[in-house]
Amino acid sequence: MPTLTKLYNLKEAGEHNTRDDCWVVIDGKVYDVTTYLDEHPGGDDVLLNSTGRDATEDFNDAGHSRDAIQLMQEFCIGELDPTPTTPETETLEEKKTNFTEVLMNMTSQYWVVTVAIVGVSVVAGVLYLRKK
Ligand code: HEM
Repeated sequence: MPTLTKLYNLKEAGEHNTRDDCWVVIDGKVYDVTTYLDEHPGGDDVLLNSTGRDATEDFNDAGHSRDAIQLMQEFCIGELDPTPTTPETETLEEKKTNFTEVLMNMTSQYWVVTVAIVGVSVVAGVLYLRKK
């Protein structure tokens, strides 16, 4: 049976950055370490400073023991959502529409230029003929 894993993005996880509500993201997983802040041998400040970003490197640099890695599973509340949070998901259809719009705009602009050139030429021609 598939397990339901709660997904959080980095921004959501980063909103939990206080003593009363502290989440850290390590190796693609999200940990609620609020109850562990006072017991953490590395201090509560390092955990609080690790919020709002991927703390994997800091966690690894601290050289945590196997026991620590086992213990942290108790605090796991979900996983990091791999989907980007920025709305960079323009579909091919939208891209095509945008391209068509740009083309239409350019065409209408060139129409104006063509009409202006023809208009100026006609006026110049009429003036020239009148002089003669
Ligand atoms: C769920 C997350 C975490 C758990 C369960 C945890 C647990 C532990 C434990 C049990 C130790 C004692 C040494 C050991 O057994 O390895 C420790 C030490 C330490 N931890 Fe964490 N830790 C967590 C996250 C972090 C994070 C995100 C940092 C960020 C830098 C960090 C920094 C440190 C440091 C610097 C020490 C060394 C303290 C010393 O030896 O003086 N820990 N941690």
